[in-house]
Amino acid sequence: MNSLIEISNVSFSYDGKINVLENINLNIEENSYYGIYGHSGSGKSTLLFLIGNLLNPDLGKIEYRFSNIKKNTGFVFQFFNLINELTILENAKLAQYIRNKKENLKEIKQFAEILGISELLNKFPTELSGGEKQRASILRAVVGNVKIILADEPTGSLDMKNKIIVFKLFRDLIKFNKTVIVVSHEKELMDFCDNKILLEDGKIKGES
Ligand SMILES: Nc1ncnc2c1ncn2[C@@H]1O[C@H](COP(=O)(O)OP(=O)(O)OP(=O)(O)O)[C@@H](O)[C@H]1O
Repeated sequence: MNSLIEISNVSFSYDGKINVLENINLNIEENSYYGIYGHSGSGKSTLLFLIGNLLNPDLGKIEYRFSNIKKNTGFVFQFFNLINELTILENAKLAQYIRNKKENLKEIKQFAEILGISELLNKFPTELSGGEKQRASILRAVVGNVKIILADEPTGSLDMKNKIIVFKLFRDLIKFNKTVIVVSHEKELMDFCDNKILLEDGKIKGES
């Protein structure tokens, strides 16, 4: 499989004193499903933000095998971050517009069907359950022909049934030429991922 992102000897500190991440080496491959897990404060979100180019390493480097990281990256957050004044369809169209300056209704309908929310496209986020909202925010993250989905504790506010639905849906996205990296403190959910990365005190303690 082709390498998509190569992380070499990366260290990061918020305050210039204490390293939150230390000497991280990781190769992210195309069309793969990664789970990053570890205790609270181990550096999971920080690593995700570095991968998504929202933060820059203090030491080491992150090399991307594609151009325009921002346009090719969709984020999913614990609390959805949908725009409540827009319908789910409008949220998705806006994401496409921001990424590519154009709408693609066919793409939205295709992923809405995979995510099981075709019937919800004309609803507003406030009319949806938590599980439905998260599937809508995955729709918003995936449209616009992105390469990578970065999900930070996407199931933190969902019940177990919906946690499993979301983790299984990420797997379905891989078939559409997407790479998914999901952060969670829930080790048991990592079994849905193909590659598990354990972070402890800012260091990779295991990969499987
Ligand atoms: N913006 C920030 N400024 C300063 N310190 C921060 C900032 N964000 C995180 N930290 C610190 O960096 C460390 C790692 O935080 P991070 O959020 O990456 O961990 P995490 O594993 O995702 O934790 P959680 O599971 O609780 O979300 C923690 O000690 C945290 O307090």
